[in-house]
Amino acid sequence: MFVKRLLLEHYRNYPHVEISTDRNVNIFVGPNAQGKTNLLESIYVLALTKSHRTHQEKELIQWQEDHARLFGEVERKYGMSTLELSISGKGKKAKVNGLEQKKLSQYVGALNVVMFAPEDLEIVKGSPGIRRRFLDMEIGQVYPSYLYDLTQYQKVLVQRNNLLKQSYPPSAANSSMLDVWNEQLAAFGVKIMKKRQSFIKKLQSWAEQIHQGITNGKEMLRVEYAPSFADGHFEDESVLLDRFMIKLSQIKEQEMRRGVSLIGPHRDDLLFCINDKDVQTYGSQGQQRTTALSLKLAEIELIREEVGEYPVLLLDDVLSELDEYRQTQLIQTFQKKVQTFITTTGLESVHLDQLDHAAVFHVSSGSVIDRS
Ligand SMILES: Nc1ncnc2c1ncn2[C@@H]1O[C@H](COP(=O)(O)OP(=O)(O)OP(=O)(O)O)[C@@H](O)[C@H]1O
Repeated sequence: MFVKRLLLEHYRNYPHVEISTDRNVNIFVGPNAQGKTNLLESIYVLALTKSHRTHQEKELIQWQEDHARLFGEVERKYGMSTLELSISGKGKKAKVNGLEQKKLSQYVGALNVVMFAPEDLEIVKGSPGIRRRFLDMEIGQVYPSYLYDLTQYQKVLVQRNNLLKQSYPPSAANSSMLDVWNEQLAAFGVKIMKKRQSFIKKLQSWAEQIHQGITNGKEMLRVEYAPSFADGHFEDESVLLDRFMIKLSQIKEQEMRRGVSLIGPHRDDLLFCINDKDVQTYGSQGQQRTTALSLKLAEIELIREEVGEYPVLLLDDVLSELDEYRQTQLIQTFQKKVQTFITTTGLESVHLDQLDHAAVFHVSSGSVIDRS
């Protein structure tokens, strides 16, 4: 799939910008703080309705303005479509082909993207919350029903935590209310866990192959699901549901005392091992970076497998950080198959000789000049 045209209004430092893109490689070049990442971020937001670098949506709106508008023309195997996202203090409105989508889960998936940015190292190095966010964003864009289950789960979680906060010392009324929430927490929780398990299994199989290629067969990468209870190899949904309910009853006292939900997908994690050693604890900076790269390349293949088309690839300032061998691996992966957007402060750090054709856009304080 390709983004053919991108139009932004009052987005970050862009009052108005319109770009006709290349089907193959697009390079945004310019000094620091001119708006290169903002452009990549806008494509990500257009696809997923959320930014990869902030939870605060008002940051996306240009200062002094009250709304931002993102518009994109997307070409897919089976035709063209338009995507439109408006962001204001009142929330977001999303349209596909001019029709407003009541649920964002109906909108997400119309455009698939994979972003690789310096902060992706945090998926390997950072806290479990970062890995859960990565899982949620990526699974959600391939299986939209996941977003529905996740929203329902989060609603139950909030209510359940509110109840737990008022549950000490325990009373019979609170205890039976908690039983009602337990059933709902476990029902949505199990759906999320099953989807996470199957997504991670597919991701693992691609990431292992890709990582072997990048490291010349020297390193074996394993990506493992680490749920908050049970191990990641559960099979049957009903067995898992029973285990969830049993575990909840075992920790009931403890949860009431602490006033917080202690198990469930909101406490899950993802583990990365190279040659059976935990990358987060024992991996070198280079191994952690290569793990993040393998993960992103695996995602591209996984999306193609599931959706039937390659996603759009967004590379934010990462080429200069890779040595020539890894840069070649990356460029060969996307060349001709995947529409790619690259940001860089200087063209000398991109091995343009390896590219058949690239459109170059010069970015300077919120304006873009096409020099291809
Ligand atoms: N909501 C906003 N309204 C107006 N300007 C904004 C807003 N948010 C960020 N900016 C401006 O956008 C610029 C940063 O843009 P961006 O992050 O895209 O930089 P960049 O070109 O990628 O730079 P670098 O090479 O350093 O990563 C800064 O000048 C910042 O002040």
